[in-house]
Amino acid sequence: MREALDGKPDEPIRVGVLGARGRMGAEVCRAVDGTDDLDLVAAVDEGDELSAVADAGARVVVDFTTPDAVMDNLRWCVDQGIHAVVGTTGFTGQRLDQVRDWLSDRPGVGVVIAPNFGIGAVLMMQFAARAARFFESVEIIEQHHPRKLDAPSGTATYTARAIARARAEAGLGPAPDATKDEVPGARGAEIDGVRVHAVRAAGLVAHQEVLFGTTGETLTIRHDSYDRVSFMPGVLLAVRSVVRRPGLTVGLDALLDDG
Ligand SMILES: NC(=O)c1ccc[n+]([C@@H]2O[C@H](COP(=O)([O-])OP(=O)(O)OC[C@H]3O[C@@H](n4cnc5c(N)ncnc54)[C@H](O)[C@@H]3O)[C@@H](O)[C@H]2O)c1
Ligand SMILES: O=C(O)C1=N[C@H](C(=O)O)CCC1
Repeated sequence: MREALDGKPDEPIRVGVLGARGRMGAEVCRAVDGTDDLDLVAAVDEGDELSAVADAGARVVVDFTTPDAVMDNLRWCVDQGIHAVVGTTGFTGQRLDQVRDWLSDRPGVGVVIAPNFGIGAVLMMQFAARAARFFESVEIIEQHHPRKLDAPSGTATYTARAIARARAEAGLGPAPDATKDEVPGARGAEIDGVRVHAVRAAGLVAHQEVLFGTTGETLTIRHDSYDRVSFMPGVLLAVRSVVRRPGLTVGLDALLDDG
């Protein structure tokens, strides 16, 4: 137990994990167990009762489930007044607005939703947004393990939107491209005007390249997660931060800037 500034010991934060038997959920359980300021009090997976989390007195829930399950879980957490850290993907603008709406009735509750908890991945996205205005061409290539359910990845979608915003602010038009798709999909998907290519292969974990081009030069910004432990410092930072961060926080950027 750590000591607060007033000399009294801080109570550990009681944490419940949803998706606890999954690849990420299991890693989060291990990471929380390995700290002395967080207590793992509930580990819930499909088929278990969510009420176990409230019964155990969890103050923060960490959700790594599926895009189909996450909204119901989040609604339940907000209704219960439990803070939430969400790594599950599938968050459209509409979904984020829905969460903001729920939170408006629960002013003390915090929710952090991040498409990628890897510190290197957060920096990769920031660097890409910074580079965006200097290059006429940009394409994103995301690469993941073949058991991933969604494409493109949440990280690629988030990156594409940030790049598109930066390009629009700089007054850049569409990237030059005279190619006609001979086979539908050959040029990838398009998110806010940015081409995104999703690769799935055994042996991969989570990887992304952002390729920029302009006259006579290219710039490649790349991040690789080789192991899911890479996400844990970001998840633990979010768990510790969310209790003093009411409302919705999207992405880890603000949390890293806090300290
Ligand atoms: N934000 C990040 O840094 C990050 C990193 C890795 C994965 N992800 C995302 O996290 C999610 C999970 O990824 P994964 O690789 O761990 O998947 P996974 O399939 O290994 O795990 C998901 C788990 O959720 C469980 N589940 C499904 N519905 C549930 C429900 N209603 N309540 C409780 N548990 C439920 C499943 O049984 C499974 O055990 C995906 O959306 C993935 O894209 C995000
Ligand atoms: O393994 C996954 O699934 C991952 N999903 C996230 C995404 O969609 O961006 C982050 C990286 C791992």
